[in-house]
Amino acid sequence: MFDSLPKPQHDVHQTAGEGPAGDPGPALMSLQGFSASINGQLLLRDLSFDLHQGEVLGLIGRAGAGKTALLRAMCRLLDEHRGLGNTGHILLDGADIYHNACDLPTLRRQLAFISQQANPFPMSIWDNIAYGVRLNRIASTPSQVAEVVETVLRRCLLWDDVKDVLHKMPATKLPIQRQRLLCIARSLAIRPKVLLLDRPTGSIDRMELALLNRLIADLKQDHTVVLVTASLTETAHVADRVAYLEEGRLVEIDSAEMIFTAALNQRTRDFINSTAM
Ligand SMILES: Nc1ncnc2c1ncn2[C@@H]1O[C@H](COP(=O)(O)OP(=O)(O)OP(=O)(O)O)[C@@H](O)[C@H]1O
Repeated sequence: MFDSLPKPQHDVHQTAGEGPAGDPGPALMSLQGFSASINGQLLLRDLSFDLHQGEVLGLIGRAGAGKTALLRAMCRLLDEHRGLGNTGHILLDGADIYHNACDLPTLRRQLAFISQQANPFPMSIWDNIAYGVRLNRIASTPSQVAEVVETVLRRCLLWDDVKDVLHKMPATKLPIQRQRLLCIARSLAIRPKVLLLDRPTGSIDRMELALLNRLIADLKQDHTVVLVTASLTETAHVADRVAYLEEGRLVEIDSAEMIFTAALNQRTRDFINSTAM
């Protein structure tokens, strides 16, 4: 798609990097000294870490630490802001997504950002999914399109609730939590390599937590996920690895177990201890 870059060494912030099975394999994405600012204000500072195929990476940190900014940087949605400045690299399959030759529409099919603000298209539930499926030539015949629509709605635990109103109900009339799930289903339908989920269940209650756990466990089978959740409990339940951010910097990245029970960095431990789980 675009030129490859040589891979420099990791910086000192990275304390571990194993994937879910213990063997990280080659990095699917790699941040290499990546910094980003908007109108001179630094949002992300010198970030370096790898993201491995099939892992769920949770991002944690205080309000304003840069979690959403990082998700948006990883799919070049920060470009929507005027005054963006960035240095360093973010590689996907070894190619720099900030290189001039990067084709943004192609990139956005591979890296799906799902915002905490549900944003379904003002059309039927069916069309919300079928539109991207046809546009991206995921399926062409009506029966193939129908199969994709049903599959992704089932995966997102929506099928039973919406199957009778697929063509009748505008997606914007769904309850907000279901709108969020529909947006995940819409993204899944175009088969991205990485899902970047920003608080997918919003403010969490017990039922939504169970639902999120089921959904992420299912998505892990064939997707790589970077996740910001509304609570540390959620992150601890679903993440393989966790990265703690502070003022746009990566303080520590390690297995979820290490981060939540024996973080190496005192600042990470202070954050975990100060946050109710
Ligand atoms: N469009 C923007 N222009 C300038 N600064 C921004 C912009 N968007 C975010 N910021 C700043 O970037 C920093 C990181 O914000 P971000 O939303 O990524 O944090 P966060 O960790 O997701 O926080 P929260 O948990 O509160 O959502 C904050 O200081 C924020 O004020």
